[in-house]
Amino acid sequence: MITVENVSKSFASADSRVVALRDVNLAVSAGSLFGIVGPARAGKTTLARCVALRERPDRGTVRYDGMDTGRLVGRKLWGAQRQVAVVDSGLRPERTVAGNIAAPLERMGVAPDRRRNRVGTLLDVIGLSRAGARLPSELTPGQQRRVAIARALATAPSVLLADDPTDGVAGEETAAVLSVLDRARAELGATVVVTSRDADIARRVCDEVALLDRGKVVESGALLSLVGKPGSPIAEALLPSVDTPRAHLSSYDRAVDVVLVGFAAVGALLPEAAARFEVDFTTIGGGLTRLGDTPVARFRLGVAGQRIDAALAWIAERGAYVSTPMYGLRDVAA
Ligand SMILES: Nc1ncnc2c1ncn2[C@@H]1O[C@H](COP(=O)(O)OP(=O)(O)OP(=O)(O)O)[C@@H](O)[C@H]1O
Repeated sequence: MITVENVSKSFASADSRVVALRDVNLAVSAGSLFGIVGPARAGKTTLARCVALRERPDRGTVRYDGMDTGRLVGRKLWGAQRQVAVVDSGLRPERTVAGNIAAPLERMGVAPDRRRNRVGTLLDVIGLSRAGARLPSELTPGQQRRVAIARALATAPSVLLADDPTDGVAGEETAAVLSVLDRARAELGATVVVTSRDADIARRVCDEVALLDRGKVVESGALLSLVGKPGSPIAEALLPSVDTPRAHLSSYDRAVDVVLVGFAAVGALLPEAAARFEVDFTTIGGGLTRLGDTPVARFRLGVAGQRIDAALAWIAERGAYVSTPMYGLRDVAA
């Protein structure tokens, strides 16, 4: 577990100081794929570099499993930094794909047969098993980025930092890059920290996320729990919109917003509640998406029937998040 406690960081600029991080707190679970998202200059890179021990905070503490990394110096600091690999996109053009991935292992003096095995495993993880002998210039930008990630993973770091991993990668290639990060976490056991301006990256691969704005954490936590929080800016950005004109609500006894997480909930909960409590659910807005592999639905529903409260309590007991839209029927009637 990595914890960031009250971290602030500023930089000197031409005539003043730029505050990059203000009193940031967050927790990155071991083995998670953690997304730091937010607009330009929000402080994402600075925060990621503090987490990766590449930048020292002005104030506050970054802990690795409880250990205050700010107290580390010399060999101990270097040892901790070595546990964290930062993806560097610049490949050596004269070396083959396999040679690029093997370079950190060569520097560490790893024996040739062990090197070959490790490179073979990593080529498989990045889906380029047959490209080991090619030169970087023969690859697409997305493939090159996958090689850069493999090189960062070569020495089996416990934490991998990918700063804006899909920058410069064509849309159709982003899925393959993100899938490598996902495999680094799932198969190699690394804790992966990614930054991006594109919150959609969080929807596609992250388990945990922090939304930064102007150096502050707006919201952070496990994605699947944030999506059920009414008013969550992350849920707002990632779930299907439920915006509907007020007038659409007036023909129902009640309007509710419902978030359903997981195959069972998305597929069966509403029809079962409708049958059991003899209520009608009509979808007024929203839809279905996926968070990683998990289907998640957010619907604005018009509900009609005698036993609405019992039906809504029943689906809430089964894990659905039920909330009342900002405007309800009473507003419409008023
Ligand atoms: N080494 C530095 N020297 C001076 N200012 C810096 C430095 N690093 C970051 N900053 C400033 O700190 C603020 C936060 O920058 P940072 O790169 O962390 O944001 P970001 O969210 O990653 O932005 P982007 O999405 O544009 O890359 C910006 O105003 C930036 O100009």
